[in-house]
Amino acid sequence: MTPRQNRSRDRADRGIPEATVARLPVYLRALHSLQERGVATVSSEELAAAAGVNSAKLRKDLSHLGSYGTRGVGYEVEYLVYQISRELGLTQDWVVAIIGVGNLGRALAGYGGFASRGFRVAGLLDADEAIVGQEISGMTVENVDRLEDLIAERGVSIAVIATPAGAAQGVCDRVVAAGVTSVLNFAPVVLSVPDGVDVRKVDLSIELQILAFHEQRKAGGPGDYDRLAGDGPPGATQYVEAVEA
Ligand SMILES: NC(=O)c1ccc[n+]([C@@H]2O[C@H](COP(=O)([O-])OP(=O)(O)OC[C@H]3O[C@@H](n4cnc5c(N)ncnc54)[C@H](O)[C@@H]3O)[C@@H](O)[C@H]2O)c1
Repeated sequence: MTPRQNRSRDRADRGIPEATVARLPVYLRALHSLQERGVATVSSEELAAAAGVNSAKLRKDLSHLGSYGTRGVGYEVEYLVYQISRELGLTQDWVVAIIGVGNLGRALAGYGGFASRGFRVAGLLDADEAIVGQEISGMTVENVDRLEDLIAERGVSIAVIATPAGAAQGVCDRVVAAGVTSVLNFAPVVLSVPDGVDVRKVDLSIELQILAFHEQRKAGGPGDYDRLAGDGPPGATQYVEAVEA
């Protein structure tokens, strides 16, 4: 069993809910920024505010890690960083390969935040002969034909897919067949994977659409339509008038 499988099993055994796991990176980010400011201890209220959750939820989440803080003092920042990092498997280096080195792949390859969080980009692969051989962020782009060999040679455990949508499933099938069980997919397509493979999808346009929904609500859009007195498309001004009336 790989260390990764071991850890997932530990987590399942201790029953940490997935929603808690999803919030741990948010706490970690807040804790890192406290560390940068030289803060040694933090109350649950302060940390909850920095992470944008309520403090009862934060205390419950951290209790799953066996971290309860000290009454009147709060949590020791450095130790909590260690505990969360350990839980997330960030105390060891994870080897990442980026497949598709176009606009997005290049930006990801040059992102310093991976290395500082324990993710080492060990391979950049592309199918375009004009890109293969280029130096990007100190690495040479390799031909995607080498995908399986590179995964085995460098111990890649996370594949980042930044190819066009049409190529993503084929690339995914290959990385999974080569033994990778974690995929971060940027392509706008839903990937099918066998059980035991985790896929996280990043879609900035979905985030923008969610923001657009909230903007519309703030402006008194369709969600508040019933409350509007006037005719025509709802807008911020109409909403204010309707509320004041
Ligand atoms: N998730 C997001 O928020 C987000 C944001 C921007 C772009 N995207 C998506 O990310 C992907 C990349 O976007 P981009 O702007 O970098 O595109 P791009 O065209 O600049 O780059 C894609 C790269 O993939 C390579 N490629 C094509 N087929 C391949 C294969 N089989 N194996 C390896 N490499 C292959 C191409 O040669 C090219 O270099 C697209 O699917 C795009 O829709 C997602």
